[in-house]
Amino acid sequence: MSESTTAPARLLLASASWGRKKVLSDAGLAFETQVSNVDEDAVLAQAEAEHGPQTPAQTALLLAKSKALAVAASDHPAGTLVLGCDSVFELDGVAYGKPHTPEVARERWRQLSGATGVLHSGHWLVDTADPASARGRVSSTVVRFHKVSDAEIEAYVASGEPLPCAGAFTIDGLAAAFIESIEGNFQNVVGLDVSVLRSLLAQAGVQIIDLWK
Ligand SMILES: Nc1nc2c(ncn2[C@H]2C[C@H](O)[C@@H](COP(=O)(O)OP(=O)(O)OP(=O)(O)O)O2)c(=O)[nH]1
Repeated sequence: MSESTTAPARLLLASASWGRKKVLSDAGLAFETQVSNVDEDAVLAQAEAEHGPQTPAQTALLLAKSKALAVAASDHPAGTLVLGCDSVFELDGVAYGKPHTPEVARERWRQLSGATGVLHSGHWLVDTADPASARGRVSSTVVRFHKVSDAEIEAYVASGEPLPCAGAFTIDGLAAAFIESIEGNFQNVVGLDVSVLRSLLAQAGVQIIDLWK
């Protein structure tokens, strides 16, 4: 009987986020990337039409799943595991994504000053050898902000940093100056909780130590 050969695990990050790539790289993981180009608004609109309003955490997991499945649908070498992620910031029960414009970022920071919110990052892992076994988890981190001055808000908005970021802030960038404390995983605020990835890999029969560079 021929020995069954198991292809080595290969991690494919379905994300364009430089922050997520840095988290995986800093955690010593070997990985490749393929952007999903999922239409997040369309995915959300369909989910809400079919299942009603989604909570911020449900939104993050749904979009992470959509990104992972979109990338997993193309051809991949044996052993490929596709990880999709999505981050949503929740403030007073309302979900916020990227501000995109200075006007929205300014308004968002007027709300963030002195406030406490939750950054939810959805994680979805697809084993391309067994897509039906896909699974996911949300990691949530409480973020408390200092009160910030109008001059600080104007300078931060002018930096451009908040515009492409869920919640209009980065914890590992200029906005670090405005964050008083967090409760939960730090990297999760950047967009990827490596301990959640470890758990999802284990469920797929892969040890994270096997992915260390
Ligand atoms: N470096 C850094 N990035 C952050 C932080 N908070 C949010 N972000 C960024 C990471 C993601 O690029 C973006 C969240 O948007 P998404 O989850 O939709 O990911 P994005 O569209 O950037 O890429 P993807 O959809 O995964 O291809 O916000 C932070 O604290 N640090």
